[in-house]
Amino acid sequence: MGKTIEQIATQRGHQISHIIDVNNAQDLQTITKGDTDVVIEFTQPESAFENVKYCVENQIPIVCGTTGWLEKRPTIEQICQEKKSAFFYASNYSIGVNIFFRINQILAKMMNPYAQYEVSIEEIHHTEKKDAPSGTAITLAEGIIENLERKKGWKLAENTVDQITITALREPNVAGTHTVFYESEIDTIEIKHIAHSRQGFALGAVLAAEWLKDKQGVFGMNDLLGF
Ligand SMILES: NC(=O)C1=CN([C@@H]2O[C@H](COP(=O)(O)OP(=O)(O)OC[C@H]3O[C@@H](n4cnc5c(N)ncnc54)[C@H](OP(=O)(O)O)[C@@H]3O)[C@@H](O)[C@H]2O)C=CC1
Ligand SMILES: O=C(O)C1=N[C@H](C(=O)O)C[C@H](O)C1
Repeated sequence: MGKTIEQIATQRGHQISHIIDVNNAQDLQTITKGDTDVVIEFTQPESAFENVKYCVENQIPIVCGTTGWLEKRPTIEQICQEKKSAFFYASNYSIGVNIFFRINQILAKMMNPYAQYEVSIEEIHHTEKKDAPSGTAITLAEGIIENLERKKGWKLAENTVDQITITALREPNVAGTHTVFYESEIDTIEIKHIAHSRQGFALGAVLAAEWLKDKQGVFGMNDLLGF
């Protein structure tokens, strides 16, 4: 993601002030509010919290796309509000997926009277992906839980009556495919989003950074897209 974001940001006329990876991770702490407009953070679950925390504590606007660390998100949001910083998070920055999230919520609400349909989610990603299920699959599950009364949670395993099963598959060179199934004995309804490359994720993150630059608060894709 770092390389694709660099390419798109440069094409859009931005200057990259720092490139930080695992070999120079400590250099994040040399970034100050004055020398960088926005930090874009796509790393790994083990490092995202500390990276985001440094930025919100030091009032450096930050756009984060790292998945798999969100149990600590409330702490970040609290620091962000206390310090009057700017924090933008999305499990998926692609515009298409954010439209898909909305369709998923509407479909879940429609399925309330039809208990004969069992809902499940499948995500497929490249074999290098470190977390499972994907952040996008979790957002889809949350969208169903908020709207479909018979489901109270999700799990990465077999269906139980009130949990949504998420199946995570890993295959070479898959940018990200997410499917929501409603299956009955009679038929199956499915909605699917297929990312053909990582361009959509990277472009969305750069658009979020442009949008966030002079703002304060906690934001997500619904704020950027006006959904
Ligand atoms: N929200 C969204 O739209 C999307 C989110 N993602 C998420 O983004 C994350 C990154 O994905 P991806 O780019 O494929 O992963 P990669 O493993 O390809 O890249 C991660 C990068 O983070 C660097 N890194 C690792 N640890 C640290 C650290 N402690 N400090 C600074 N840099 C570090 C790595 O450095 P090095 O190269 O030296 O190892 C590498 O450059 C994942 O959580 C993924 O799920 C991915 C796509 C879209
Ligand atoms: O790791 C990835 O590649 C992706 N991660 C995000 C996720 O976990 O949902 C977004 C996208 O699916 C690609």
